[in-house]
Amino acid sequence: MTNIDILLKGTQDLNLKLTEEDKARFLNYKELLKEWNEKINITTITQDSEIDIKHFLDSLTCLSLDLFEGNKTLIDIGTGGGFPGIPLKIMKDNLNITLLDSLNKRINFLNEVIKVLDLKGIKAIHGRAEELSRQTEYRENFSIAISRAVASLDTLSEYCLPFVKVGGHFIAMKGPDIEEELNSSRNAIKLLGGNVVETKIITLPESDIVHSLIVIEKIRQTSQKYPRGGGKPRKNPL
Ligand SMILES: C[S@@+](CC[C@H](N)C(=O)[O-])C[C@H]1O[C@@H](n2cnc3c(N)ncnc32)[C@H](O)[C@@H]1O
Repeated sequence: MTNIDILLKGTQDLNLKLTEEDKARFLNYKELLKEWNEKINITTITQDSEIDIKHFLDSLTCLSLDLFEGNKTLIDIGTGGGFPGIPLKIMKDNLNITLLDSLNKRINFLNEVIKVLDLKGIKAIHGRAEELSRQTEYRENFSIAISRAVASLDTLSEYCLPFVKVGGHFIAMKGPDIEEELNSSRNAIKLLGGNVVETKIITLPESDIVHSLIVIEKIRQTSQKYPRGGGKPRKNPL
């Protein structure tokens, strides 16, 4: 098998079709990820098949949601090595994407990926979610905020919902057991102007790994009180 075969099979399972340009981009991305990972810590997932399944295909499972048509703006909060934002950009050119991370060395890596893959309509910015969403340029300015592996849902809601326009959505990419996390986050989601509209359980293609997508609609503006400063969203979730 070449080192992209799992991705090719998995995208078929997800009903996605990769063009030659998409394939070349995923291959280049994987090579850059492995190369940079030797210098700076980006991911513990380094085997080809694992990168395909746990990074690329996992990111692409979001496209099974009915939210990605038309010209949408999306912010990926705590994107790390670019997940899910870069795979989404490769497959959906109509998305205008902002990748956000608090570690600058990861932003340097993402800028290199954007340049080498020649991606347009995507930028990587360095900052903390809870500070950036206070700036007018970013506050309630995105159709979609998405995040994977960053914080528990209550904390994550305070990081993400202030970025979303009323009528837009916050997608939390989570593991298999979400009931308890969802229940303990209901208050935070409500206070921040959100409403859970869908939870989708997904088995990742070419594996038996089960993940969930929690979709929260922004139904009201977020009060200016949020997000709180001083590390409160993490230390003392709503
Ligand atoms: C475990 S990594 C996950 C990266 C990527 N989303 C993934 O799933 O592979 C968490 C990332 O979130 C970033 N992060 C944590 N807290 C943040 C915050 N408050 N604002 C912005 N980025 C944050 C970290 O720097 C790190 O790169």
